Amino acid sequence: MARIGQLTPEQSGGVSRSGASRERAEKAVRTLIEWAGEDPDREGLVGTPARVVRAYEEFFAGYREDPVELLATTYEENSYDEMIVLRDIRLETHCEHHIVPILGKVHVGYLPSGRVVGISKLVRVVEVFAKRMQIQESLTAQIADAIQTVLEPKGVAVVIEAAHQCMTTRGVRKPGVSMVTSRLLGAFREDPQMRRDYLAMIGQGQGRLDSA
Ligand SMILES: Nc1nc2c(ncn2[C@@H]2O[C@H](COP(=O)(O)OP(=O)(O)OP(=O)(O)O)[C@@H](O)[C@H]2O)c(=O)[nH]1
Ligand SMILES: [Zn+2]
Repeated sequence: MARIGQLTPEQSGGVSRSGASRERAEKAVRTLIEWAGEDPDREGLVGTPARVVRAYEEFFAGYREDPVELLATTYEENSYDEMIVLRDIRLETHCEHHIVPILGKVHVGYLPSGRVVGISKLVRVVEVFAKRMQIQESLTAQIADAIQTVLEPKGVAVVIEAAHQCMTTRGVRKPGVSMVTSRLLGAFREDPQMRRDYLAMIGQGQGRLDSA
């Protein structure tokens, strides 16, 4: 079954959604190489513009996928009414300010309301939004809101802990700092015990996020 927006670059004529051609993208990378002080025609760099564009295709594949479709297959489940938590989902995304990696972990929980979703689909939803240019706050909100909108559970909780390479490898250069964001909806927002149980489950139970 074809999913909306899952066109390969070949299917879409090698032209991205914005209309910028692959050729223009490669030229832009060549310009950056020159600007940095290198010779783009030297042997080691001659294939680099094409490689960078291919890498960007991977990094930003999330613009061509639809998270709603990913979550469309659900199963009726009335015998289980406790929270479901996927913790420590590896996060790799790119900061929209500097286009450098943000690396970390995502924890996703929800309280089902008669329907559950295949757990891999929750990971796929994280991936779709992560493969876009992001700030951590929007990424956190987008994941939670997509699950809430499609699955309509009693509650959703998303916590992200991540290190921003724009802060570790440049700028203020502070390794070891991580940013923690959370989006708690429904029962996780309204019920303090539910929130505590969730935070304990993901290993944030020392009160650090208790008042988030
Ligand atoms: N809130 C938020 N800020 C982010 C995120 N990723 C990067 N930033 C910040 O975005 C800001 C951009 O600030 P600017 O002053 O425009 O850019 P800059 O001169 O490169 O800033 P410095 O990083 O301080 O050198 C910086 O403070 C970054 O630390 C994010 O996910 N969320
Ligand atoms: Zn940044």
